Amino acid sequence: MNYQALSAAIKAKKSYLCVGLDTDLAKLPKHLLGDPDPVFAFNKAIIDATAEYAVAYKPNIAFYEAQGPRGWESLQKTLDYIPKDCFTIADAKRGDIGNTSGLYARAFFDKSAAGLDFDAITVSPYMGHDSVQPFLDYPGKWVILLALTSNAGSADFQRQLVDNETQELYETVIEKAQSWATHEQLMFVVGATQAEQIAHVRELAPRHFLLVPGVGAQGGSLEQVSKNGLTPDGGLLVNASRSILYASSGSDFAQAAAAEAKVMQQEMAGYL
Ligand SMILES: O=C(O)c1cc(=O)[nH]c(=O)n1[C@@H]1O[C@H](COP(=O)(O)O)[C@@H](O)[C@H]1O
Repeated sequence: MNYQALSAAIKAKKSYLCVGLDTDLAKLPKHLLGDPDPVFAFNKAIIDATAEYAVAYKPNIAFYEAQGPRGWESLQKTLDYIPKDCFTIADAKRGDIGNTSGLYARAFFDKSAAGLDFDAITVSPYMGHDSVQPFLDYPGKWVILLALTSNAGSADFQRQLVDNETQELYETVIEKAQSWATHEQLMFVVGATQAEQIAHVRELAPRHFLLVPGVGAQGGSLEQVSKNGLTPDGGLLVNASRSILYASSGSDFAQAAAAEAKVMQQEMAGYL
């Protein structure tokens, strides 16, 4: 999905909600555990319940990898099930020397290789340009580069002063990466818990989409993020995982997820 289509989807659905598919076997409702593929059964019900309110889905690859071959199969079925008008993100946080990144890119972008065909992948910037370029070599696919993450450890490196103490490392990442790709192929991850920095990130990257995780379970404010980050084209994908997926642990989990997604979408509609 390209920039214009994503922007149009946000306007049509009045939503910039990304549902994070962090599907944890240990947290699934008990009645699903007898299903031959409980992870897919859960995801299918969540997608059916939330597709009206969401413009994107982000399976976190760790939750699938941890299940071995079964997990990859659940991931494949989930990706195939996501409606085609939704943006899909492999939250894999990859990045390595060029030839290795090339294989990661093939794994997540080239359907004829591993069967997966995501629109976007999350990538770590810290090995530099040649580790990111192989993902950008796929026309029409997106790199979502980690800039200022939502966790406390973001202070360890990302907030450190660099370039003769003139700016923080995450600012260097955002500035430099803009010479690698345009806003039509590159997004940045900025945690919702860093809401006060989002206005500054918006100054540094006026047109780039920001993927913003950290509302819901991590406590970030949707209002702050939206007021500081929205652009005329949308410019935001705000992710919520646990607060939607596990809104109820009972047999009404899908209805509870829909209700939670609807509350977020309606708040978003008010900011757009
Ligand atoms: O890249 C990410 O998606 C990500 C970056 C970040 O800074 N913080 C962050 O929480 N995430 C991911 O976003 C999701 C947040 O999940 P919840 O806290 O349950 O909404 C998880 O899949 C995290 O791996």
